[in-house]
This record gives sequence, C-alpha cells and structure tokens, in this order.
Amino acid sequence: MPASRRVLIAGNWKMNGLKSSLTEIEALAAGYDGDLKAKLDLLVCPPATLLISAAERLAGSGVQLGGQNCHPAPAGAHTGGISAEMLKDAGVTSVIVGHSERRTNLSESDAVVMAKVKAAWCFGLLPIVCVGETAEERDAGEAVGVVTRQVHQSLPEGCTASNLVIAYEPVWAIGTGRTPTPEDVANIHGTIRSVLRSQFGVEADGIRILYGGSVKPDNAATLMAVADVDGALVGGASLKAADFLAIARATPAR
Ligand SMILES: O=C[C@H](O)COP(=O)(O)O
Repeated sequence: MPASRRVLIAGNWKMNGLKSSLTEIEALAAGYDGDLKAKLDLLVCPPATLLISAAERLAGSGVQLGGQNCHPAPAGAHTGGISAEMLKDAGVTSVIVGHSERRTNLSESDAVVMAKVKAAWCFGLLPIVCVGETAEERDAGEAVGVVTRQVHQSLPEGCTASNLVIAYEPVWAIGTGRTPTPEDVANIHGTIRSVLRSQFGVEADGIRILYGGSVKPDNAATLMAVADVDGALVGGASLKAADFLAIARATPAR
C-alpha cells in the first residue's frame, strides 16, 4: 500500500447548515482525537456561507475544510459563482467537483469537470472528482462503461497521488439507504484503478478512491474494508458530528 494512500473520510453537507450548525463543526474539531489522527484524514465540506466561520473553529484541530464546488474561471462576471481562489482565501484545502447532483441538475459535463480540476490546481486545492452510474445505467449493464468514460474524460493530464482524489458514488445509492455489495464496490474501484493506471502509470497506485452513497456508522466498517476503497464521501451522515465521527472510528486501520 503506497504511503500516500492514507484513508480520507470526507463529509459533504450539501445545501444544509446554518450558523447554528457551527456547533457540529466545533464537535468535529474536538472529536478528531489522537487515535483518529493516527488512522485517517478527516475533511468537512459545509456550504460556502459557513466556510470562513468553520475555518476559524477548525484551526489547529487537524480537521480539513473543503468546498462543494468551484467555478472553472479564475474570476469575473459569473453571478453566484465561487472561484477556487475564493475557496483558498476562505481557508479551504479541497474541493468536490463533478458531484452527480451537479452533473444531473446543472448539466455539468465531463469537460466542465475537467476545467474545474484545473481551476482547483491553479490555487493549490485538492479536487475530489465524483463519478458514478445511475440506476438505469446499472440496470442496462453500463456501470463499468459509464464510470470508465467519466474518469477518462473528466481528468486532465498530470494527475498524481497528491493532486487528485476520486469518489465513486453510484447515483442510486445517494441518500437512499441502498448500497452496492462489497463485490460490486470492489469491481468498480478496481476498474477505476485500472483506468487511472492506463492514464497516469504507476502514479495511479497512490491516488485515493473514495466510496460514497449511504455510508452510515453501521456499514462503514464493511465498505471501508473493500479492496481499493481508500475512504468515504459521506452526505447525510456527516451532518451530525457524532455520526460522522462514528464512521471514522468504524473505519479499519491500515
Ligand atoms: O457527497 C455525498 C454523497 O452524495 C453521499 O450522500 P449520502 O451519504 O447522503 O448518500
């Protein structure tokens, strides 16, 4: 196992969280104890409105702060947009790009996702690139093909173990309580690893591949033990620090 593939447990709050939710950020900072620090990286991605306040509360805790999206352009006339530089300025070190909710609801293409990866790199942010098939695609036997295409077409040249994380999130598992079998997860993660190897050579062996979709405290141990699963991207169960920390604690040590 390459040293760079340290487990990453990431929380995506999506469009949830008010100022009162900063108590959960404080609880995360307090709960990321020595045992967890020895075992894994912990990252939380609250909504943009909370980033600066969250950064203040996480300072010195070791818990990392992430954004949920960035604009591909560095600055300019993009009403409502948030640039990678703005995220950096707010104290962010990582950014989720290509989440299926944006690919579907906002028609984000693989090309746009690639542009966002490049934008993140311009300001030293670590992009977490999401891929995953819909239920219809899975039922049609297209899961491997869809994920392979997304990985191929969403990633620029120059991906390395230190500048890229992939998150495999089957769309049908997000927020549904349904998860793929460990065999299915191993199959897709193994496919992603192969695609990364074909694109980036030996560097691919150090790139972390997270699983996302209905990860909970009671299934984390099983899912996180699957081959080529290097952590989780957690939605609903990341909103409460107690649940999110329970997932981190349940994750097997490497
Ligand atoms: O980004 C997170 C994923 O969409 C997973 O969400 P979930 O854990 O609520 O299923």
